Amino acid sequence: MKTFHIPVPDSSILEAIQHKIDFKTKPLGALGQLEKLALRISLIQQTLNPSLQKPHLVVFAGDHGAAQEGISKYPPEVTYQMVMNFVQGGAAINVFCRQHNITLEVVDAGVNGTFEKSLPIIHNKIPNTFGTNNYLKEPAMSIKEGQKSIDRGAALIQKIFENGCNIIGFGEMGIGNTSSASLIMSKICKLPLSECVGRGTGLDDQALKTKLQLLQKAQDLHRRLDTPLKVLTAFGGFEIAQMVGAMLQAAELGMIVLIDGFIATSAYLIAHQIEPNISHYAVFCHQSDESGHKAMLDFLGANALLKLDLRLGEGSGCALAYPIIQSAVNFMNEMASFESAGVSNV
Ligand SMILES: O=C(O)c1ccc[n+]([C@@H]2O[C@H](COP(=O)([O-])O)[C@@H](O)[C@H]2O)c1
Ligand SMILES: Cc1cc2nc[nH]c2cc1C
Repeated sequence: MKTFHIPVPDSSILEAIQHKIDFKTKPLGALGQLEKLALRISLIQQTLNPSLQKPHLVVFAGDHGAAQEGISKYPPEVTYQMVMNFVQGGAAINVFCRQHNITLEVVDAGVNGTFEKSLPIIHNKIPNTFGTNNYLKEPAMSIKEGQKSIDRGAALIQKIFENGCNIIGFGEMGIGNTSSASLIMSKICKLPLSECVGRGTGLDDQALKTKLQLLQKAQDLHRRLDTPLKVLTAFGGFEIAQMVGAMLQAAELGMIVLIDGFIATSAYLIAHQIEPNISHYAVFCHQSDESGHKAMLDFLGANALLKLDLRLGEGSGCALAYPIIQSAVNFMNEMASFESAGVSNV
């Protein structure tokens, strides 16, 4: 597996950035979170004139062996079917990406099915991985598969970067993957599973209890997980593993890294354990309605830009937050200063 080296942005430009923000024609601090965003993006890009280039959203899809156990309201075939829906342009994320001119890429990271080579999909699965193993019986994947998945996720970001993209969102599709995310969360955040497990696609009270019991069994089975890679490989999935590599690579390249909901944040938890400097590049876009997401964000000391009660995934939160991020960059570039507009400052 490649080693990631993520630089801490040079803070010597900070004062100049803050000065530019403070002398825009507005009461000091009045653009609130937009100011913080503008500052972070300017710092990442080491410029007083930040820009967003060729925004991309990458949806990683993968299946889960444990999905046969009844941990989701929907059957596992939906993962494959939704990938076909993405390809045909009919999913929520297609709509939002079209609305904001974001290029959407769909990645087969380990779906239980074979896609025609000619389809506009990034065929990125490791050979013969049609979903993870059932972690109620064995690790979801081998350590080698985890490492390869991270590398594959990283490699595809390198290509997108070379095409001129400097802001990239991450989303996923995988029936059963809120369970993997909860198991990862419980381990990394050191919280009891009951605080990490939620309704996912919409389980009722009884099914939620069963999900918690099953995940407790999985946690009991995989007790000795002393590295982030072991946590990732014990619980999966392949889409989460590829997101880990993709997020790390994007940060290493100095891109703005947009994080979606509960599952994407669980990938970020692993990435952050591997290389904490990723935090300088991450923007948390939406606080999911999935019950554990707030605690996950709290653990990271993060605040999401939006809270719209979505629990969809697909990178939907990133696409919806994008115009707000654009506004932060635009005010930095286009707004008059007190001096240029002849407005009295205090
Ligand atoms: O991103 C989220 O916060 C989120 C919260 C709940 C569900 N999802 C989506 O729903 C699927 C997982 O739900 P489940 O119940 O099958 O574990 C998967 O395809 C996710 O993209 C996503
Ligand atoms: C229909 C459907 C669409 C989704 N998109 C992301 N997760 C999903 C889960 C289901 C069930």
